[in-house]
Amino acid sequence: MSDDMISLTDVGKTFGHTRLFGASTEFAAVTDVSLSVARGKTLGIVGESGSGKSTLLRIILGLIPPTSGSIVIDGQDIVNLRRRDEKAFRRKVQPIFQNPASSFNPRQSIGAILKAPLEVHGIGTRQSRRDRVSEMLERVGLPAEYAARHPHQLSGGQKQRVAIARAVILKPAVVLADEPTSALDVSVQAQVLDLFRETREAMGLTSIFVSHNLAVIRQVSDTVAVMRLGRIVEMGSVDAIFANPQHDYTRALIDAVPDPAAIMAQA
Ligand SMILES: Nc1ncnc2c1ncn2[C@@H]1O[C@H](COP(=O)(O)OP(=O)(O)OP(=O)(O)O)[C@@H](O)[C@H]1O
Repeated sequence: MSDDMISLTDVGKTFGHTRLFGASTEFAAVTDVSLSVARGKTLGIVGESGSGKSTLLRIILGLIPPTSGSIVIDGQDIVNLRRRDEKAFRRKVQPIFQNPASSFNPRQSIGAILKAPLEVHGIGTRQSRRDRVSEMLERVGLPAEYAARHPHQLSGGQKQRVAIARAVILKPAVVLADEPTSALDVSVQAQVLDLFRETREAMGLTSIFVSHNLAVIRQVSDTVAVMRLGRIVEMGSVDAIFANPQHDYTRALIDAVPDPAAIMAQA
């Protein structure tokens, strides 16, 4: 068994843009990306808006096909996934997005939202599903009674806790998070990042965490990939990147990170 849970080789994605008067051009959102994430580790992908982070994550989630390259997750080629393997893949690899409210049905209770993945995958009995929902709510620091509430009755931070619970309720191997805390206040953001780290450690998850904020990436990652204009310009351990950035762009990102003492004062 390979030590790597996730392995990408020369992944590229071009989008066709149709311009005024019908002329079309191709735009490379992701170019020649190769990276790997060891089992149980977290890779942070940082880069400014438009650098291709979300596109890359959506490719790894199997939501959009790459134009080129290969992606192997837990030994399985996911670009050419056979139909019968798709359901198992969906169970193994779970997303957490920036705005959980947009993926929650406002008419459903939190309990129903959390139970849905178990039902879709035919896991457990009614009672055991209910127990698992209570267990997950407690794991993310919410009282079990919150199962009866609806999304609009929860704060942004609480909704993001529910999103984490929903992502891990199927006991996935991989969690892919796209800016999960960027819509939250700084103090709430710190709590949710702590929860993300604890959950990942407790469940032995492998993860990729995408953010434009290097301070956030530093809190949750083992290794960091810096993306610019669709390419990875630098990759290494968190300590190495911060202590000895090689690329001007990485240096600029580090210079833009506020002083942690100032963040604490704000929080
Ligand atoms: N479906 C699409 N069709 C055409 N172009 C797209 C599509 N999706 C993304 N792009 C383009 O690809 C580039 C990378 O976008 P992407 O969303 O991956 O960047 P990002 O780093 O995640 O930025 P942000 O943090 O703002 O989400 C952008 O220029 C975007 O306009």
